[in-house]
Amino acid sequence: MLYVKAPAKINLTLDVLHKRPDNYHEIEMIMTTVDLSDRIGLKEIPSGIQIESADRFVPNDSRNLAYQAAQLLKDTFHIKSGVLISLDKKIPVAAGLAGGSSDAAATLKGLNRLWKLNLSLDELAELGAKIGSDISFCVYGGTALAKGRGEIIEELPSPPNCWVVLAKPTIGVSTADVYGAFDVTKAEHPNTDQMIQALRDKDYQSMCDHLGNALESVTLKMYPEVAQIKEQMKRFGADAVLMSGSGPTVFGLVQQEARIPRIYNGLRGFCSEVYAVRLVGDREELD
Ligand SMILES: C[C@@](CO)(OP(=O)(O)O)[C@H](O)COP(=O)(O)OP(=O)(O)OC[C@H]1O[C@@H](n2ccc(N)nc2=O)[C@H](O)[C@@H]1O
Ligand SMILES: Nc1ncnc2c1ncn2[C@@H]1O[C@H](COP(=O)(O)OP(=O)(O)O)[C@@H](O)[C@H]1O
Repeated sequence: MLYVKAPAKINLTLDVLHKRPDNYHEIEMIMTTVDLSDRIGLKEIPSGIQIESADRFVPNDSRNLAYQAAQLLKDTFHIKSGVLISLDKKIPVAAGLAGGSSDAAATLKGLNRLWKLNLSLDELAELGAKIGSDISFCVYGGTALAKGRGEIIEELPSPPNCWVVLAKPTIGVSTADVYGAFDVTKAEHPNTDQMIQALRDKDYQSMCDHLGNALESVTLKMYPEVAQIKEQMKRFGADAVLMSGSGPTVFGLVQQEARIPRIYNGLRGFCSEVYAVRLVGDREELD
């Protein structure tokens, strides 16, 4: 079995510029990898694609993004043999943390080795974009500005080191529904340039000050519990809080490790999925 790590991401910023003729939205967002990962196992089998996962929310057929990644490589490079993909899920599903996209990216990277395809990261990212908008970023990991519908990636400096507390209410959010309800005339736009400057300066306070997500108010309206989690996280001592992606996961940035137990335990009181992890904002730190 070949094992590959599939880490989650958070959005430090997410701006939606306009709706495109192809029904996607033109976006500009800054994503960074966090140390909460699924583990993907890949084993060659005589034919076909099989998915194994103990998580009942994860599809085990062609709806699975890891399945689609394997199918795309098989079709593109005329691979006869098959693969068993086992998914050890740690990233909450439909959470705004790109779990499925990261599984697909890890499958592309793992099968590139298993099937000796010799593809570059750029080539894998381009293939990944055919399956989903977030997969290109997940192929590279680290910290990046994503443009277009999310597939145009420019590497950025890693954020100043800190803790990230993640809290997910017991709802899953459909990304398509959130983009569908988005109204560009009412949108709040984060300042992407200032966030890039904060990363260049390694300025923790400025990074906190410039967190922003144009989709947040849409999801908050659908699910008021997300706003409650934001409030609680701030009250328990996080330096800055934001919803990740289309939600519903809320993350809090925390510089002082001593503050983590209070925030973590406080949130565990009314939120079943809470994690305290580190940022892994540098591509080189990934395996
Ligand atoms: C919101 C974000 C932020 O990182 O992530 P998540 O919340 O899913 O983690 C992404 O933009 C999500 O990317 P991803 O989940 O890969 O989306 P896709 O599968 O490509 O698209 C799902 C649906 O979302 C909408 N969509 C997606 C991307 C985009 N730029 N504009 C859109 O309008 C479309 O309706 C599309 O049919
Ligand atoms: N490998 C996978 N892991 C989790 N969900 C997956 C996977 N493949 C497909 N899905 C489907 O994709 C949807 C979005 O899941 P996920 O990628 O975890 O969320 P998000 O896009 O919000 O970060 C889920 O509802 C699930 O049915």
